Amino acid sequence: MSVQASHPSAASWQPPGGIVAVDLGNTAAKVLISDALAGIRPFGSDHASPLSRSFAIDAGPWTDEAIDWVRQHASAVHQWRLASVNRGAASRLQSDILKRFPSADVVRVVHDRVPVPSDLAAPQRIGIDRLLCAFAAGLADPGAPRRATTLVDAGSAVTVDFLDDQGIFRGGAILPGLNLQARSLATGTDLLPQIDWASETSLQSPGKDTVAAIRLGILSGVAGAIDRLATRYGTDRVLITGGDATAIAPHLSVTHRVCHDMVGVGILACRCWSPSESASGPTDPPPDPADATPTQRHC
Ligand SMILES: Nc1ncnc2c1ncn2[C@@H]1O[C@H](COP(=O)(O)OP(=O)(O)OP(=O)(O)O)[C@@H](O)[C@H]1O
Ligand SMILES: CC(C)(CO)[C@@H](O)C(=O)NCCC(=O)O
Ligand SMILES: [K+]
Repeated sequence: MSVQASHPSAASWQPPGGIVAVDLGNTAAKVLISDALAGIRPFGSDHASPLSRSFAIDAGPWTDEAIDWVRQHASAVHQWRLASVNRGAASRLQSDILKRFPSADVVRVVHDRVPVPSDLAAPQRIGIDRLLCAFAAGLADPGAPRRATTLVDAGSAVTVDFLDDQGIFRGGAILPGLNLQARSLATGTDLLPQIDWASETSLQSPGKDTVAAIRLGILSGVAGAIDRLATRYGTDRVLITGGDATAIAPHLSVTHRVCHDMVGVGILACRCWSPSESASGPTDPPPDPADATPTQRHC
């Protein structure tokens, strides 16, 4: 492990100005405007209202919608930071930003920029979203940047990761998310319907009809896995984020906290880039952060 753990501290951290963080997953692109976090504590109760929005990655013009939304809500954009586990979506967004704003500063958040050490077999292969969540965990409690934590990111996939009390990422578990599980039941069987998670929030136990039984089965499976893994990891803090965090949280037995936009906040908290760096990421060796003088690029 050559990287030193240097998780940001909630006591001193201020978001950089004029940055747009984009967390590109397999289902949605989550866009967070840094200025919206100025003066509020990430993941505190006031974080419920930051300027962030989720855009479904589908066949529609989601990149234009996301860019338009940023133009409407950000007074000045100095840099777009794209962190992605979806290569096609990231390339498309990057090229659409540059088509509309040829001088925009668009950078990719790559592993080298996120100083979270790990003991994984192949650290470069881990999803950047998992690493960014771990990095952002340092901001969850003032005065306690390093605390053994179970990190849950509930999206297309649900990841349940273990960050130890030295800030080292120890690995984790990956399971299919709520929608993927529901879709696999609907497409893999004759009689099971596609369920709609949004239509119903309460859970019937035992389920008295097919839809109630599917909902109970999937939610119990995911919540049960999180409870079991948090106990197995032996952490005293469980943080949950992602598009399905609020759907899953009420069904957890373990004490937990919903933290919105953990990946986006992680993107804002990681090291600044110098404007000369290319969109494909830093070259070797990485520049000294003291040299980074952001240019004023407006879009
Ligand atoms: N605007 C939206 N578009 C799509 N999904 C949304 C939206 N708002 C909430 N959701 C919910 O969020 C879930 C996707 O979560 P999230 O965006 O965190 O996943 P993801 O980051 O794309 O997944 P992964 O990182 O695992 O590939 C969907 O399954 C859906 O239930
Ligand atoms: C597991 C997901 C899909 C969660 O978004 C993502 O982090 C990913 O594609 N990861 C790559 C493999 C890994 O993290 O081990
Ligand atoms: K994610």
